[in-house]
Amino acid sequence: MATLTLRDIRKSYGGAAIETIKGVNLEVLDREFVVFVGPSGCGKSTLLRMIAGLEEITSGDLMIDGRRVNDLGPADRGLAMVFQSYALYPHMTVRDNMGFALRMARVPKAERDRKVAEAARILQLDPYLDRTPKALSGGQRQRVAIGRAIVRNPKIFLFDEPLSNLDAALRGQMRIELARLHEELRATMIYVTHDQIEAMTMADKIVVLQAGVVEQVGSPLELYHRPNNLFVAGFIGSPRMNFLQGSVMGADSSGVAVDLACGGRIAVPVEVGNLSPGAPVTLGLRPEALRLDPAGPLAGEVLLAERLGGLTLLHVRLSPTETVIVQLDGNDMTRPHEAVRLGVDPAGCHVFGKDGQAHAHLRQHLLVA
Ligand SMILES: Nc1ncnc2c1ncn2[C@@H]1O[C@H](COP(=O)(O)OP(=O)(O)OP(=O)(O)O)[C@@H](O)[C@H]1O
Repeated sequence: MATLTLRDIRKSYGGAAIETIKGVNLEVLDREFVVFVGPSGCGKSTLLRMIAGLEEITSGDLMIDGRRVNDLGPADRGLAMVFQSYALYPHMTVRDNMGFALRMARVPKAERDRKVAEAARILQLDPYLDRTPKALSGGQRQRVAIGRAIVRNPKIFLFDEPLSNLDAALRGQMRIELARLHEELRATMIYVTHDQIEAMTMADKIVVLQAGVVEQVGSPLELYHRPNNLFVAGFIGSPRMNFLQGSVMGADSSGVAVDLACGGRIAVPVEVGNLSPGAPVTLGLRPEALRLDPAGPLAGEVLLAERLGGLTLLHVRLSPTETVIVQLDGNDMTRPHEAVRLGVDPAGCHVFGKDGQAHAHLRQHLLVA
């Protein structure tokens, strides 16, 4: 059992007036896989390091299993952290690297060996136990670093961008391994990354951070289908959401009709809120919500067709300043310079007010539990 609660956690460095973490509230449930994601400098590593006890908490409460742990040292919090730089001892074997913390804690050899053997089994490291780190690949080294955490049997695992030194193929493979590890260990895990694909594929719960503030917390599909604001909408999803400027033509209980600056009118079934005719809005369109349709409301010229095999991404210029990406299946043969019209699926459209906040969809059938 391991739950974690953050209550109004704040951080400023060196008594500076500028806060790096500006009041974070969060509940992490037992056995949950929570991913902190956000652009470089948003404060995700700082937050993780405060949880680990490596960074002092300026104010707020950090609770583990209901107990305030702000003043406990890292070793007394029942956590284990895995870093981006594997930080292995180069002259020690894999077996000794994994057992090192236990040896320091004077755990008897038989128990140490049993724990190392169990971690090696889980991580499929058995064939490498007698090698030193320099005779391992990057992925194997990262598995040893994870093994060092596993043997300590922590209540909570903390991962700080553990895959960012690996190439794309290996990252994909390690994502699957970490998800499997989470299943097998049934542990609470907190994982930091700037890569929204890692967040989407591994998380039970994603925490999107920007400039020290939590922008939204939710499951991957919740964030994808119901982003709270422009930042989350643009950050989650690849290729990213298209944004078009427009103004409200009409608004009633069925939704909002938007006149776009690039030409065309689109009705979206969202709550009207404070929008009245003439109000400036941003329309967000997921690439898969657009399709080629001779009767569609948007008109433009194809700039580029990215053919990825199974799918094709068409870059379509709608006006001198606005281009959208349209996701089509791989059989599409549209060529650059063609004039096209685009149809729109309102379920993949979002309306953001001048303040950047999303207007909630009226039809909440959207794929989200
Ligand atoms: N020791 C420090 N003293 C002063 N400012 C710091 C210190 N450590 C971090 N910061 C600042 O705090 C902010 C958050 O840094 P942090 O490393 O947590 O960001 P991050 O989201 O993890 O970024 P990245 O993905 O680049 O690692 C940054 O603006 C950084 O410059």
